[in-house]
Amino acid sequence: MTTDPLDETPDRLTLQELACFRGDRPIFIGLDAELEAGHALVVTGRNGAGKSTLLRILAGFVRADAGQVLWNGVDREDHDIPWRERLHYLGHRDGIAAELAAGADLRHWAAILGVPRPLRAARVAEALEALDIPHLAELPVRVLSAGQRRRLALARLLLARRPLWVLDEPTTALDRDGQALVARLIGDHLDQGGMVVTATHLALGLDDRVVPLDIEEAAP
Ligand SMILES: Nc1ncnc2c1ncn2[C@@H]1O[C@H](COP(=O)(O)OP(=O)(O)OP(=O)(O)O)[C@@H](O)[C@H]1O
Repeated sequence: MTTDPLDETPDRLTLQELACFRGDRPIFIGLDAELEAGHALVVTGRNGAGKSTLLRILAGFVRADAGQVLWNGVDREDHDIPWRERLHYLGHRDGIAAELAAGADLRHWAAILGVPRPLRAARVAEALEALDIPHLAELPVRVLSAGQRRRLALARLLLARRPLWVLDEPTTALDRDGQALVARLIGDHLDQGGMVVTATHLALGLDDRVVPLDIEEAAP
């Protein structure tokens, strides 16, 4: 029987000497960071510093040109599929099917995320409730405002429990309540032993659970 090397509770994420080039141009070189369960790595830096690129490397959409990303010492490059199955990635694009109703979009995601069919309706209802958008369930996504769409995208995080959340500017387009909600969702996820890597300039109010990573200082 083969065992999945990522089956252990993931409690340590290590970025080791990561480098990324676009053409001949280095975006960052020699980037190191360490994150433990229950903590959030908050990536900051000027526009174009490479925050989204770093998050996309973690999620497995972009290859690093050098260095490693390790989870409990396991290299993500060697375990691409199990790695992806243990994270939620939320990028700038919401990944929402415009013609579906909001609730149907989430049901679609629940299927993609492997939620067993009999549990999907309840999970979707809970996620809509948590993001304070149950009244949008029957509306086509194309008529939603930018902030409502963002809330719908964030609701995906709650459909299936995954230990690592990779969130690129998760509060874009959100009002103050929405921003507070994101901080609370992240706090709850950390309370449950999860990990978060996020590019955000929002003060999360998570104090000692935040590990700051200024990408320009870390890899000038
Ligand atoms: N597919 C690509 N091909 C070429 N260059 C790219 C590509 N994707 C990103 N870049 C470049 O890499 C650099 C880093 O981009 P990235 O989106 O990671 O920055 P960022 O820190 O997230 O910026 P922002 O704060 O504006 O969102 C930028 O100069 C960008 O133009």
